[in-house]
Amino acid sequence: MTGKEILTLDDVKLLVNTFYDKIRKDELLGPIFNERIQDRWRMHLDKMYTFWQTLLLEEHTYNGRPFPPHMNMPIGHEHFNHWLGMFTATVDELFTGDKAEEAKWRAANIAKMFENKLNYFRSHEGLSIL
Ligand code: HEM
Repeated sequence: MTGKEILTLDDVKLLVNTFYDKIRKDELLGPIFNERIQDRWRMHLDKMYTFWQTLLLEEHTYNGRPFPPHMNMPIGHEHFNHWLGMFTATVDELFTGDKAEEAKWRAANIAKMFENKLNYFRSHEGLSIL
């Protein structure tokens, strides 16, 4: 499908909303997200707009720490692969161009880094991430 470029905050919101709509209904990842987020989806989506706005539009609205909340989740290679497959498919379904490519590239790198960090901390029990 021929999409448009990711240029504005509204584009970022469309990407994030479409992705998490799918995530919430996904058999593998839906229960993990819903269990953790419960009734805080509005807050999560608002935070994810700022995360991707900061990465893709260079408008620095996110100043959190992305990794720590993932520390104690029951996730591994299969989950990250699936997350990335869904993210990539959502970008391709809606967008084209440089920022769309960058979004997929950054997502893949961060997913890999999260997975590596989780593996590291799991094999070095007792280490603090702080
Ligand atoms: C299987 C993979 C993943 C799962 C199950 C997952 C799940 C979650 C959940 C449930 C939260 C909300 C935590 C809370 O508010 O208590 C969260 C936060 C977040 N996730 Fe993920 N995530 C995954 C992968 C990723 C990846 C690959 C990225 C980046 C590309 C990412 C970026 C973030 C960010 C930025 C936050 C907000 C952190 C903050 O509080 O500042 N996640 N994730």
